Amino acid sequence: MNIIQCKELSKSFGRRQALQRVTCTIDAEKIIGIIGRNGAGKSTLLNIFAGYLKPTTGSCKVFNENPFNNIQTAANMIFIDDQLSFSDYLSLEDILKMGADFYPNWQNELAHRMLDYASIDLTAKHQQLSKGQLATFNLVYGLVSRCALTILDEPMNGMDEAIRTDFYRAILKEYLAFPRTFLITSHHLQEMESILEEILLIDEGSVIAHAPLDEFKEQLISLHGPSDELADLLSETEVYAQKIVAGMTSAVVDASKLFVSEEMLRTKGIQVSALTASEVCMYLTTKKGRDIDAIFD
Ligand SMILES: Nc1ncnc2c1ncn2[C@@H]1O[C@H](COP(=O)(O)OP(=O)(O)OP(=O)(O)O)[C@@H](O)[C@H]1O
Repeated sequence: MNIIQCKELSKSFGRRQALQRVTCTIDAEKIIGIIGRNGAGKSTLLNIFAGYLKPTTGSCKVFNENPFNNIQTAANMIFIDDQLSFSDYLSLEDILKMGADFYPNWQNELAHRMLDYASIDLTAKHQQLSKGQLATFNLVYGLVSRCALTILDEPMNGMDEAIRTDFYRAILKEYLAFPRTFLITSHHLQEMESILEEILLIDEGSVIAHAPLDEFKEQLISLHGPSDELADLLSETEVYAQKIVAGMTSAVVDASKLFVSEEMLRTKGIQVSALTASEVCMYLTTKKGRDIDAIFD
């Protein structure tokens, strides 16, 4: 069952095109990483899913309805980002009580336990929290609401590494205890990889890949071997990066266009190695010929 369908969805802000003809479906009960470079269009897409923004053209359906300003879809989802704010008059404890009144699956005791673990004082006000504490509180708020669609836009921003590690586990534990759909954006893909089932990669407003994690990682492979043995092979496939040192070539290539078995490669002295999802994202979204050093030459 899918809970989000987008068809030819585009969004412009004046002359700036943030999303271009995005077509995708999001399945229920999956943890999906929405990945892309800065300005790729991730937050814009998530804001459309959450019903805060209207597409310029194309359609978006969430739980089979247009989510824009739709109370029905809003009741089944939660959107957590660093803009989330609450009244200055409320303590964190009051905010939790309000959450309990609003969300039918709310887990108040779990919220208290998680916030106690993170040493966050519930008598404090939301705007008195440090950047990392704020992110932690907001994430806990998102987790304990147990909404069918939980959207987390950069939920770990400002958290230190130890608490980030703990809360990736907390997301996974919560998902296992109460399966629902998580859409998570993060620039820390390497840290998050272990909890993701799928990756949706956005580049310059377009979805350029959407696949289960393993399939996504297998798109590209790294080859290392004698340059003369690799030259012909590289001319037949798409090369994403290449380095030649002392007659040896290292290259990252499109695995689907490489029609040679790993065994054959090994007999030619070519080593094959897998990439991490984070590396695959980087290579798929790096503009060819870009070189930071060239700026300083
Ligand atoms: N309200 C807005 N007005 C004008 N342009 C906007 C607005 N919101 C987003 N944009 C533009 O749309 C593009 C996509 O922005 P978006 O915030 O969706 O990117 P992102 O992938 O979430 O980036 P980041 O990883 O840096 O948060 C950017 O070029 C941005 O400048």
